Amino acid sequence: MTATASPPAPSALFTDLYQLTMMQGYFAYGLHREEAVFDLYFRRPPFHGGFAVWAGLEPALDLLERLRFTGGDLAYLESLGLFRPDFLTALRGWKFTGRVTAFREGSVVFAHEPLLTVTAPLWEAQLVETALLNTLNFQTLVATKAARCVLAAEASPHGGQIVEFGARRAQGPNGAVSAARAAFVGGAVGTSNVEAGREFGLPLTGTHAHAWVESFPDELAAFRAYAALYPDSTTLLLDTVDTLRSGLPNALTVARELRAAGHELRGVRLDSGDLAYLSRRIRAALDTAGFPEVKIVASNDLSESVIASVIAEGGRVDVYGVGTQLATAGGEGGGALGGVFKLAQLGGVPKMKLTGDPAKSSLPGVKQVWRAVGEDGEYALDVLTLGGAPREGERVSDPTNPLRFSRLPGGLTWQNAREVVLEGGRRTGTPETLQQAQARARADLARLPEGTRRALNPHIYRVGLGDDVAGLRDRVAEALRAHTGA
Ligand SMILES: Nc1ncnc2c1ncn2[C@@H]1O[C@H](COP(=O)(O)OP(=O)(O)OP(=O)(O)O)[C@@H](O)[C@H]1O
Ligand SMILES: O=P(O)(O)OC[C@H]1O[C@H](OP(=O)(O)OP(=O)(O)O)[C@H](O)[C@@H]1O
Ligand SMILES: O=C(O)c1cccnc1
Repeated sequence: MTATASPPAPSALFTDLYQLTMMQGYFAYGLHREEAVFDLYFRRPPFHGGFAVWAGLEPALDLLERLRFTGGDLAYLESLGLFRPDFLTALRGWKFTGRVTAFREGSVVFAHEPLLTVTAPLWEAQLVETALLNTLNFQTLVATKAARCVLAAEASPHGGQIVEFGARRAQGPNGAVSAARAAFVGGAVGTSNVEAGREFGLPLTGTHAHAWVESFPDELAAFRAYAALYPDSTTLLLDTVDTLRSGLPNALTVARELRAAGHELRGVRLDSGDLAYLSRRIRAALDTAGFPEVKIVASNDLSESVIASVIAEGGRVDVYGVGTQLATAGGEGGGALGGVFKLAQLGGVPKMKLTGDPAKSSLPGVKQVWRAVGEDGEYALDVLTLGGAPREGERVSDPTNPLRFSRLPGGLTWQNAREVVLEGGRRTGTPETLQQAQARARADLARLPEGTRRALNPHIYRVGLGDDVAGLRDRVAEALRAHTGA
């Protein structure tokens, strides 16, 4: 089945109260139709990693296309006693009419580059900040975690796949469904979450639990009963009694019985103990018994580092079922992605937030993101400009430290990294499928310098400011300081 890309649109009230109070203010002071440009970006990749996998774009576009205030929404806002009748009346026909320029879903992206730019009347852009950040921060975070697990699994000489098992531990039902979607973008091949399967056409996958074994007189009876129901898709959980002494011999018995009846056991699952040691022992036993095609699935608090450790010890796991750590994007540097949405221009005038911390100041102006491809086809660096592609010899500076700069070498091909994906409030093309997004993530990850993909202390991929962006930032900052005397 082709995976579809979007869930049902959330309500226009899925926003922070201050967006609505500001909207009313823009309306009252006649600013609401001023053309605003907002950039969405993050300042640090998650998990102390070197990259992020951009996910959630199609649901975000869906939201922008479909967002309306219903009669019920307006009645609730009226009941708050904060909003004037003329403003509420104006919201009646409100819709998003702007433009969105963004990386395509699944792209590998980096800190400080605008991932998505909204150009729209000020009150429209302001309202959608919360929902856009919610959707894109979370899905990008989980897609990145999935990609880290996939990279770890694929480091095995025998290969390895990731499936998502996290619904029981995710942050609420919506979190679980979005996480399953994002995990697929990041490279997971399936999910156990049936609702996500229905909503997005994701491939469903699953084994059975310990309760199944405990519900029969003995383990062999339980294995036989499951295999009789699902003769072509049975994966048996081996550790309810004892993985090597009971689960393995019983699974071999059932594998032989299935084969005699014209079927094949699909797999076995390990859910405790040393997964490297057990998977090696079980692989050897299955191979010796004539079942080299039976897959070994492993689960139990897996993460990219556990997967790497299992592989480093010669483990023979074919499929890793990753639950809690994937759906909650856990681990060091995980938990949340700190993407922000900052005003870059209003009514044609560049805007910026200065603040005391240079790493937190925003970049004014309407920027383009250019990605350099080296002669070997690898991505080399990304550069922000106010227009065309960067030039050989041009000075590019570190976005957080103007004292760090370099000159662009030759031999690079420049790609405009983003596209206009929404114009006049409507998508510019048909929504992409999740398979397209997943394929893009895979292809992009393959083009990253190897050190940037590393899970631990990665090489930092360079994002630089072209001379024009740095110059504009310095001029706007200077004007702000002069104005305030700071
Ligand atoms: N070879 C390995 N290298 C690194 N970590 C591993 C390895 N094998 C298993 N682990 C991880 O070690 C952790 C604890 O495993 P342990 O064997 O103690 O679990 P357990 O005894 O089965 O616990 P429980 O049954 O409560 O889940 C799990 O997170 C598991 O994924
Ligand atoms: O990555 P995880 O979060 O471990 O997700 C998957 C786990 O979920 C199930 O067990 P569950 O955790 O419900 O019970 P268990 O700890 O007794 O195995 C399953 O057997 C896995 O161990
Ligand atoms: O199908 C499974 O094996 C499964 C599903 C969810 C959580 N743990 C395991």
